[in-house]
Amino acid sequence: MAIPSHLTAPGFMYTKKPQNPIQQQLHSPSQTSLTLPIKRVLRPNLMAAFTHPRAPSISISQTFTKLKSQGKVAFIPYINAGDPDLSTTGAALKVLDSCGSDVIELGLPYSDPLLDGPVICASATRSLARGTNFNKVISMLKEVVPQLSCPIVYVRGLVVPDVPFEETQILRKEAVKNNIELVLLTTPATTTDRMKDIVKASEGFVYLVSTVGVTGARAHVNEQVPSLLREIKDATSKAVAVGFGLSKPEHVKQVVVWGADGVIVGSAIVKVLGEARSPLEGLRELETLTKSFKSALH
Ligand SMILES: O=P(O)(O)OC[C@@H](O)[C@@H](O)c1c[nH]c2ccccc12
Repeated sequence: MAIPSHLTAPGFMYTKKPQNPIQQQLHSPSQTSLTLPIKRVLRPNLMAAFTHPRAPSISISQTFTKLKSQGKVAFIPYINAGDPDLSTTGAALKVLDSCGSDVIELGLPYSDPLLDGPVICASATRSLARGTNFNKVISMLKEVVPQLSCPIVYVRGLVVPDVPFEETQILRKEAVKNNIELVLLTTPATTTDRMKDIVKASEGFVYLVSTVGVTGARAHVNEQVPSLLREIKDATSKAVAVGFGLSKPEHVKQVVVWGADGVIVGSAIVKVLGEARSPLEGLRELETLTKSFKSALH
């Protein structure tokens, strides 16, 4: 299937003032070094969420509220920046956007990922080998964000999985100051008391890791997910998105039936994009796959 031609059309001009340093970097061509809201991004998975640049910027949590009021479940694809290259990442963001993604999770490739399985690790290795770094990703986003139309503007959230909950304080303080929502994760191995603390502190949504282990496709969704979802929903009214191991439309459907407010698909998408014979073929497969996940949601 062809990539829609409007995806390559020139973007819109920004009319809003940026609200956080990442946004500032996106707006200011003269700025060469990025003043990050935090000195060091420990596990820099950026949750990048975008909207039409002329529309008011809404946060990730507001996106979930809006979707909930429409009886919809959020589709959250994950891709790795720079695999197979940054211009393909830019094109992939546009494809994901045009296929109706609600939030896009953009991973910054990292040399020592603790939670990533073979597909995402291999993708990060390819990306790093091509010289992807934070500033290059930001330059790409500066160009691409104005061309996107999904409901959230700019880089609005962070998933930093390597930071233990007890040590998220400093990060959270900086994130709050800079209008960035810090999404926290809970897993089947998390005790109920700890889960309660995590969901209380999580912003944007609560990330329910469906299974113990690393990211990557699995044959079935863990049967514990419905009871984990129930426990979390007893503890909070915040939106809960389920990720890890969802690689087929059936998985997505299943998780929706179990009551998730959002579904996150990473490795299955990273695989088609990074392992295709050519970037164009990868983008075409991405479009087909994204549409199949989206239609499974309704
Ligand atoms: O790849 P999967 O199994 O579909 O899972 C989503 C996941 O990739 C994405 O959310 C993610 C990529 N790297 C992470 C590290 C930690 C937590 C989450 C992630």
